[in-house]
Amino acid sequence: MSAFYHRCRYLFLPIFFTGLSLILFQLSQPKLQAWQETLVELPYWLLSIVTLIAIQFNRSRLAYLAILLLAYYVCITEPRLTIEGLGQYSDLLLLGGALTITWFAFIKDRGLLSSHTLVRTIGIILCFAAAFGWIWANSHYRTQLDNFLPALISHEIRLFIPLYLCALLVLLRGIWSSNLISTAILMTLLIWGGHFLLPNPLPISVSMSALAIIYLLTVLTESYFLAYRDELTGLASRRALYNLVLSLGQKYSVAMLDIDHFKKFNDTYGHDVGDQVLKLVASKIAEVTGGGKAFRYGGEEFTIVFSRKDASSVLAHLEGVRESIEEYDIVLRDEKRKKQTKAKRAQAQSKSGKKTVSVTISIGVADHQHGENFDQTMKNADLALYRAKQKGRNQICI
Ligand SMILES: Nc1nc2c(ncn2[C@@H]2O[C@H](COP(=O)(O)OP(=O)(O)OP(=O)(O)O)[C@@H](O)[C@H]2O)c(=O)[nH]1
Repeated sequence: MSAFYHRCRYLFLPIFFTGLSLILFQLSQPKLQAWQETLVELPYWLLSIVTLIAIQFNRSRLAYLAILLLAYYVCITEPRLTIEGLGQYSDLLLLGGALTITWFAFIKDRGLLSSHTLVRTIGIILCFAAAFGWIWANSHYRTQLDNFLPALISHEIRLFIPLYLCALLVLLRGIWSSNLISTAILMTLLIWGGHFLLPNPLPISVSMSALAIIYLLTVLTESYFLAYRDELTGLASRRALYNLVLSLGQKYSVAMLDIDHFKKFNDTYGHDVGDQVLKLVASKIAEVTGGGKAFRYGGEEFTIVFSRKDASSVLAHLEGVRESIEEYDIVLRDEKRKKQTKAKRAQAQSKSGKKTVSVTISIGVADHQHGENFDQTMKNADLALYRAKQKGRNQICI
């Protein structure tokens, strides 16, 4: 369920909101006539700004796409070059663009001006060359293909086969990687295809502005996550904790949580298994009830902050976290498993049974006292944690 929720957040929700905004825009178009001139200017500004920001944040794929879209927009808004005026070239642009966007979905972000620039430029040229080859082959062998293939697969359908494949590939990539950049690339492809194929398309100025805004939000949100999320566990980071401190009132309590004997665990099972366990423990800590906000403080230490609650009133919620971790049988992923076939995996599992481990945590909790700063309260929670360790671990001390 949580994996589905994760995918919804990063893939389906942005697509849903973009689609909804574009439909709403379409409906309110008559009222926006007065803004026509501004709307036409908007993509120049937005795409240029987003290019600079994407370069600054090392999101080179979005920077490249923004530059290509800007170049296209400059050409298409030339009075002599309307989409109708593109004539035979519109298929080439559609397919070449779709192949380029798809290629961008599968490569990594690299510096915009680096040794990769040449590879990217050649890649874009090859995408357009492939599109040209496809269109040429389809028209050159049209009669043969018409005779050979069922009537159902008409010339138009054949021509756009690469587009359908691109859409499928980029969609699968988006589902698989489940991050905002993949979603932004998928939306670029949808809007690009829609611009050429839909009978009543949105004005190009609107779709280009929409894409620029999507890129901008993507870059900013990704950067926010980089700064405030812990990469391994996905929990909020220590930096986010100190951000929250700024908004805390006088009444709050802080809990410090630490995995017991984690060094021994690492020594027995290895650092990779240790990482797996950290992630799973973090997922249990994130489920804390009572309004607690969970953070990875560092290493195998976590912090939970309960705003407007004193220590005695949060004990039951912390006990819930401690118990859920104690009772959690963590199934270890066998690294060799990936290389085995499904049948072999099933056989190995039934022979050996699943390999499970369990860990416990100790917790120290302290109230914020009048006149104390956050660090002093944290220190008191740390001292309480030390007492919990001294008393034999797997317990809470106040
Ligand atoms: N796998 C993994 N281990 C980590 C990570 N961060 C810290 N550790 C390990 O966590 C261990 C912490 O050990 P100690 O602070 O000595 O404490 P402990 O073994 O948990 O013992 P007690 O806290 O006294 O119960 C060290 O071995 C660190 O290498 C991480 O991100 N991944």
